[in-house]
Amino acid sequence: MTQATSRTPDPAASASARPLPAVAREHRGWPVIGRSLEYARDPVGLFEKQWAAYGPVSPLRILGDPWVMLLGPDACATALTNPDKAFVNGPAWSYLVGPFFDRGLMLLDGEEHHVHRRIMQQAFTRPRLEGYAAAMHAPIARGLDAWRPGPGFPAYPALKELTLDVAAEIFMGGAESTDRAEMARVNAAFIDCVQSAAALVRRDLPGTRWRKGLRGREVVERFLRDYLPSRRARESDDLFSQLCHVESEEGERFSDDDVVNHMVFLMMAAHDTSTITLSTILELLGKHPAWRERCRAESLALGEAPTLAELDSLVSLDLVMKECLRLRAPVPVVVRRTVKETVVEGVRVPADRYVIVAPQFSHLMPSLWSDPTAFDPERFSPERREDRSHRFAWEPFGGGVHKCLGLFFAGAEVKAVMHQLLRRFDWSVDPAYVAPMNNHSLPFPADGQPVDLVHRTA
Ligand code: HEM
Repeated sequence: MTQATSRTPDPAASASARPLPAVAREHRGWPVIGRSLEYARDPVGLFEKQWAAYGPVSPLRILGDPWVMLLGPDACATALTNPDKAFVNGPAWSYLVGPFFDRGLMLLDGEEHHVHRRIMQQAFTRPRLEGYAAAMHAPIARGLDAWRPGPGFPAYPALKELTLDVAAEIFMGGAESTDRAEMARVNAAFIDCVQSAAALVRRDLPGTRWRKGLRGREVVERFLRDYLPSRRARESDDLFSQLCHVESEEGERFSDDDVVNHMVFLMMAAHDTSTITLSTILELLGKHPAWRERCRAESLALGEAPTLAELDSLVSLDLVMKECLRLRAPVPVVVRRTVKETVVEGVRVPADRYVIVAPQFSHLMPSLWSDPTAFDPERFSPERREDRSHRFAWEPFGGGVHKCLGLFFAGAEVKAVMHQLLRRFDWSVDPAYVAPMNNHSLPFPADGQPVDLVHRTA
């Protein structure tokens, strides 16, 4: 069993470290874009090639820049725990997600990040999560009422709409002075922000996705600013109002700009990630009826609107969720930038490099998991705990100071949706089906994830 170490780099280690190898001719990829399309086509295939050719620390070219890829739990641990403060988030994530999620928590660094995280944590305490969980059931039920089951039901877009409705309720507390058409416009603007992060042309030029994203951010920002005074005036249970009112133990609070920036980022951080997790669960439970029945039996034993503690008691669903996050991590890679030279796994990583940290690769390493590509939720059971093979074997929520702040929120939302789905519907997916994944941004099934869905009572 290997363990992540928290190394403090010493000058002797740096002197004895190997230089980062040059990119071999056969790994240069296409002119200008380098290997970005290869990543989009098959990220795991690219990780495997890099690992085979160079090991845990490898060079690659993406969109004209030299990048470094970190693979395996030890290399990922070094970047995420960041013992010598060589890695920063802001410049790396803003390169990828552009100005659309400017000053979101994940894009802040150092002391500023620390202060903002300390304040935001207050919006994710256990009592607050209990409130959010209680408020989820009604919008989930309303959303599922509108589902029209049938063969080949496109689960992904339906789940996406459902999680947007849940977010409108939990994040916004509803949007009392916005009609449905206006809300649809805001949702579309928000989706433009998310999609433009993957644009190849990254300039504000007419007709580009980038420009659409910039306009989208303006629409979302205006929408939030319109509601800000009412959320400041009265404390309510939604996340928006909470961000207006939370205070760290040291008495720090968010300014109006902070609240807007954090809201835009949180909507992005929460939305696609939960939707992807749900659609993977639907696919894999659809292929594995015994697990579907096991999860359903636990949900039928509870009422329609379980508390957070009751959602926690859905142990089979918890195992399934963990296994789905392992097999298809909604955030397969995170990015960093080096601000000084550092050493990772005995290799010198130069300053001013973009770095890809790839938890998804660790999730599939045969040295950490038995039969890693098989769907086997029991591997997370107390008797087996394969995720303990290494502290960073399973890291769908990242690690270190930027570890996902919404992981318990995400768990509650995913379980609350699955709970109602299992009680109302049955579904199946052909075991031979392979989801055609689109990896240009976060991974999602390009065919809409068809499942054969029926009402359970039918
Ligand atoms: C299954 C769902 C989710 C997954 C897989 C996920 C994954 C991640 C990952 C990998 C990071 C670390 C990024 C980095 O190290 O650069 C992160 C950060 C973050 N996530 Fe999540 N996330 C999920 C859901 C959510 C939800 C529902 C929320 C909020 C309600 C949320 C809020 C955040 C925030 C605020 C950060 C930034 C933390 C910081 O920089 O201090 N996430 N998430």
